[in-house]
Formats: sequence, structure tokens, C-alpha cells
Amino acid sequence: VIKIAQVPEGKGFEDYQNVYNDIAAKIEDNLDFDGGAGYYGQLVRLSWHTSGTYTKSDNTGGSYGGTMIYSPESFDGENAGLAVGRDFLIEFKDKYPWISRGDLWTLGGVVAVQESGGPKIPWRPGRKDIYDRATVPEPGKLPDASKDGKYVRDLFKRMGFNDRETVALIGAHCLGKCHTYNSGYDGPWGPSFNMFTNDFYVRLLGGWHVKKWDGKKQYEDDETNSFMMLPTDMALKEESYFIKYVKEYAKDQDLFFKDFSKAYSTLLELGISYPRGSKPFIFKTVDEQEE
Ligand code: HEM
Ligand SMILES: Cc1cnc2ccccc2c1N
Repeated sequence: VIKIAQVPEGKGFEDYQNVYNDIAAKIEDNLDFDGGAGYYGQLVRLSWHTSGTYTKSDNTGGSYGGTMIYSPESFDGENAGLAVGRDFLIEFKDKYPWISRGDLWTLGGVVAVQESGGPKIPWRPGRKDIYDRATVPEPGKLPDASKDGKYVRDLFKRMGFNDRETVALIGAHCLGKCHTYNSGYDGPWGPSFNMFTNDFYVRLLGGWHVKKWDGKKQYEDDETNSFMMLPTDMALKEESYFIKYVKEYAKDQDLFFKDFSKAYSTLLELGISYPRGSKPFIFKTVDEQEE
């Protein structure tokens, strides 16, 4: 399956920086949403779920066609709650009719990471809204949080990621929270889930215990009982092939930022063929434009 990037006629860096700025402004106007998590987590999760359906062996799935709104992908239980992110962004599809769903949904994630203090994420436009349902991926490609490390390793390998990239990508769990009505998991209830940092790894290396409640098995931190980890989060410290990267990133935020930027940029472009030598955009943050 070939998916060629096609940039809308005459659109360039400035056009996409304008969309970036509109999304950033709307995030800024809604910082108290979701108990103070804002929309950062919602938008990064949307960008990841529209991309994480990718299978390297047959080049199916990925962000190219904006297929998440079509069945059967729209029925994937792992996508519960993503209408929040899609509805947040939909006004920009009306304001900028030339932008595709895939470009809008992935750009939303780039804005969220950069505006929450994270690294710059190189990004290229050219995803095309598809209309033929044949290219809509089946449910089951996105990960189930109740599984173990081997499952996580194999799932990310299916997308073409190695162990280092897998650990770096899951560090996005520094943002946002779980919602029982989406996934059955809950929390964190602690502070700072609206800042992109290496906190996830630092906390992960601390003490955790299984939460006593009637919901799905998840972990709670020994110290304050206000943070949470999923079973697949804990898997990163249980497997020898993952924990070495958890330790590296807990010690060195710059290294995490560098590896995350590369892996996340790759994630958002899985399956897409770009013209040789096409240069990604590096958008300015809102703060950088005020100077
Ligand atoms: C083993 C892999 C992964 C599993 C099993 C997993 C699972 C989950 C689950 C169950 C939630 C809670 C959803 C809810 O209840 O609203 C969640 C949230 C989230 N995930 Fe992951 N995830 C994985 C990897 C990733 C990756 C690779 C990224 C991004 C690069 C990511 C970004 C996020 C974000 C930002 C949130 C917070 C969403 C919000 O605040 O609404 N996750 N994840
Ligand atoms: C600290 C932490 C750990 N795991 C998470 C998983 C999903 C969403 C948010 C998370 C989070 N803030």
C-alpha cells in the first residue's frame, strides 16, 4: 500500500504555523479542563492512536488517511474518548478547509508537546483524507494496557520500533491522565500532568504497589498514593531490555527529549512516502514568537 505525501496547493510553513498558533491559543484558553490536565494529553493520545495502527510488514495503517472516524477502526475500544481531541480540533478543519484530518490530528500532538515544555517535533504535511474504506485498519492494532513487556515489545516491533524507541515513546505518559469511562483505568490524581518532562521515568523507578479497588489492575505510588502506572508502564522496569533506557531517561531529560522527538516524529509519519529531500517544519512555540 503506497501512501504518497501530497501538500495542499500553495500551502507552506507560514500556513501551518498559523494553524499551530490557533491550536496553541485554544489550549491556552482551556488550561483548567480535565482537572487541570488541560488538552495536552488528549491531543498527544489522539496523534498516537491515529498513527499506532501501522504495520510495517504490509505498510497498512498509520496517520495518512485520517481513517479513525470510519468503521471498523472507529469501534476500536482502545480509541474510547478520542472524540474529545477530534472535537477540540474540528473547528480548524472548517477554518482551514485545505488541511487533512491526518495532518490536523498529528499537528495537534506536535502543538501539545511543544507548548507543554517538550522538545521540538519535526513535522511534515501531506496526509490525505481517504474515502475508500478498504484502507481502514481493523481494531486490535493499538496496545492493551493489561499486558506484559513481551507483548509491548512485539507490538512496537510490528510498527518498526526498537526497545529504546519504545521506552522513549511511552514517556509521553508524563502528560494527561486515565479516565475510567474511557479505559477503566483511573488517575493520576497528583500534580504536573500538564508538563512534558522525564517525570514518568523518575517516578517509575520509585516504589509502587497494586491499587486496592474494584477497577482494573493498576499501580499506585507508595509515597503519596496519588500517582498511577498501568501494567504496561510497569513492564518497562520489569524487562531487562527496557529498564536500561528507563534509567537513562530518568537521569538525563535532554537525552529523553532528543530520543522522544525523533521517535514521535517517526511515529506520526509511519507508512507515508515523502519526496526525497523534503525538509520537515520546526514550528516556533507561542513564547518564541512573542520575543
Ligand atoms: C504500551 C503502550 C501503551 C498503552 C497500553 C497505553 C495505554 C493508555 C491508556 C489505557 C490510557 C488512558 C486513556 C483514558 O482512560 O483516557 C492512556 C493515556 C495516554 N496515552 Fe498511552 N498507552 C501506550 C502508549 C502511548 C504512547 C506511545 C503515547 C504517545 C506517544 C501515549 C500517550 C498517551 C497520553 C498523552 C495519554 C493521556 C490522555 C489523556 O490525558 O486523555 N501512550 N494510554
Ligand atoms: C504518571 C502516569 C503514568 N501512566 C500514565 C498512563 C496513561 C496516562 C497518564 C499516565 C500518567 N500520568
